[in-house]
Amino acid sequence: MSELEVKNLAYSYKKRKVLEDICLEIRAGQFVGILGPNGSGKTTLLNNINRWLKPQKGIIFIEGQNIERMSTKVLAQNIATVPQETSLDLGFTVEEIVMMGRNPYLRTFERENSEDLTVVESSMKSVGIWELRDRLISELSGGEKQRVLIARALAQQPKVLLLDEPISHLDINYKWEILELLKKLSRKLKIIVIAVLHDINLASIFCDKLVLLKNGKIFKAGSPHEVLTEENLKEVFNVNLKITTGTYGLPMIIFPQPLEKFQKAKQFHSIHVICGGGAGEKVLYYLQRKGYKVSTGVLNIGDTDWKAAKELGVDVVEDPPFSPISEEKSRVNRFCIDNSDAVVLCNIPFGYGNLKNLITLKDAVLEGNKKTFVLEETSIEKRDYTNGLAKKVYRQILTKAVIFRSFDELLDFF
Ligand SMILES: Nc1ncnc2c1ncn2[C@@H]1O[C@H](COP(=O)(O)OP(=O)(O)OP(=O)(O)O)[C@@H](O)[C@H]1O
Repeated sequence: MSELEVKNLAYSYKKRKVLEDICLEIRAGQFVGILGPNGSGKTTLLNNINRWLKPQKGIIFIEGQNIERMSTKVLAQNIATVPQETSLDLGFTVEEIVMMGRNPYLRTFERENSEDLTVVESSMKSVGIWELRDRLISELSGGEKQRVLIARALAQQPKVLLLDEPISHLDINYKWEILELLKKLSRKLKIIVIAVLHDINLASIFCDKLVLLKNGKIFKAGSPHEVLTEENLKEVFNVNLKITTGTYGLPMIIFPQPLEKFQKAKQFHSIHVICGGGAGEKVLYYLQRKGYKVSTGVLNIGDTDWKAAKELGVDVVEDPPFSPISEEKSRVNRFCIDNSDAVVLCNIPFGYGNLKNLITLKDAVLEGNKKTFVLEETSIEKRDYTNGLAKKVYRQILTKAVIFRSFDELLDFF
């Protein structure tokens, strides 16, 4: 099984440190996406792996062999690169270009033999360009050219295929086609495919593993679920993005609805707050003081937020202390939600005891057109004590909600 290992890689362009402490282990057959902001070091990383650049520190192994010790030919039999920009000689046919991939196997002035022809043919067939073999490269569309470059790289019969932004100039149709093709190739030929990608949603769909770079370091590496969290993306790209579970059960970015789409907060009269354990104290206090008619629930009698609500004179739907939320009180809570102009869900932890509050809100949000605001100061993963049940329901609520990342954002709005 071919394996790639990058150990403690560091690279600087003269004095400019660009990569630091890069460690990666990739198994044969894996399709890996490298993500990160402009200038974070993605291309530099690829160019260290294929030895176009020489790292100041670190070692790269393919199947346990240090690539530094490989001859240029052996290296080219192990790693093939589809670069970001290539000036292809427009006078060549598709077959001639793909045949160039056989150079690492030919001796000087040696002509290609029947094995080379077979490899070239199967490379062209596997990317679906066999019918184009006699066409001039200059006559091809962007997607077809990209396939030719991939076929040329495959003709090298590499163990590792590197691609720098292979889909950035393609339309959505070709993007999909090329990524599907790369995924199939990684599986069928058991090669490692590493691609620099900018489209996070497509990376989530097609890649087995993602490596998220920030300022030349690996910020997070793992499955799309592990890497594509709102927190990670906020930290690395400095944008507030909303992640939802897409059709494929994979994390997908959806762009948050702008607040302007909602009624002005001042037009709300009544607000129902879902809180507990002290997470809602400040929210209840602030909304009440601003003159909104505030209700809250379901809360257990004696809970910190229950006490705050009572002191403030807020209407509370309550259940006995330390008991799970009852069906009866959930129905009352639903009534309060339906009869208020908006709902605020506070940054609370969820256990089996209060999960019903979340489900009631989800039903109200999905069935009605309730204006819903979610205060999310920490990710749901860190607050979910229900083996993922709460997270699932919470994500459904988010599809229709406006998120505030801090209490200050909530204050600005209401
Ligand atoms: N030849 C070079 N000489 C000096 N600095 C360079 C050179 N090439 C790249 N850099 C710098 O190294 C850093 C990383 O560049 P790199 O191209 O690896 O980033 P990237 O993540 O691929 O960016 P992009 O998404 O814009 O393609 C950048 O700050 C860039 O300006």
